[in-house]
Amino acid sequence: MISFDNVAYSYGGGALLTDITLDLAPGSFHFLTGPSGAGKTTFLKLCYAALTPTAGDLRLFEQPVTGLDRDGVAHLRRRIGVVHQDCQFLDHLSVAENVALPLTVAGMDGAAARRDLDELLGWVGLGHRRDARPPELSGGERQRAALARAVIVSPDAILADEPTGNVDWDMSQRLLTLLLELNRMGRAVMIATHDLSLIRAAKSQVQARVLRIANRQVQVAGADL
Ligand SMILES: Nc1ncnc2c1ncn2[C@@H]1O[C@H](COP(=O)(O)OP(=O)(O)OP(=O)(O)O)[C@@H](O)[C@H]1O
Repeated sequence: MISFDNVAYSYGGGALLTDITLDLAPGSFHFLTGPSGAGKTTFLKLCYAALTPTAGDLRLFEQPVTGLDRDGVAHLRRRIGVVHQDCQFLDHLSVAENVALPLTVAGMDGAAARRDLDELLGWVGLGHRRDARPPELSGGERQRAALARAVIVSPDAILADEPTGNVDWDMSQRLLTLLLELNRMGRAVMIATHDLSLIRAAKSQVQARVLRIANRQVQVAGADL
């Protein structure tokens, strides 16, 4: 589904990431870890074609990213939902309007989609906050709204960048539970996180592969985590 063959990425200086050869399969569950500044966000951006490799071959759903035009990238964004580190809401819109934005962008905002929106807000526990503005939300509410927005167009994969960064343990468990449920429904999930206790908590519930960025390479971590 997401297939790296000898991929490297550089922002202009030396290579930040090199020699990445990996396959992320449909329905798989991955954690991505590594020290701050190692390149986790950069790796996720490669996975959803916000960046293109500076070397090597990267294929998303069998398509080489280097050949994608704007329509190709737009189509791809409907298949890969992203929970950004800083959530990126439009503060003048309500929570419901923010969550529904990908539907509007995709021209899918009919009556059935509106019902899905209500169901989704209920699922993440934000039905009662649908008319609030993003600045009024707590950290955990923001993350759950961002997750709802990432999944509203039913993507095949969900990439979450530090989704539990600013929340307490109970809330991080609740977010993890939502991501595990999405995985059980068949979606591939990747979570970038510093939080090793979150990884340990998940490992008893799902067969997760842990990727670790070290020495500019993305490698499958051993069972010692
Ligand atoms: N647009 C950019 N232009 C130049 N350098 C960048 C850019 N974005 C990120 N970098 C640099 O690339 C390196 C990796 O950044 P990245 O955000 O991918 O790391 P990270 O592992 O996600 O870090 P953190 O855990 O702190 O979020 C950092 O040194 C960062 O300063």
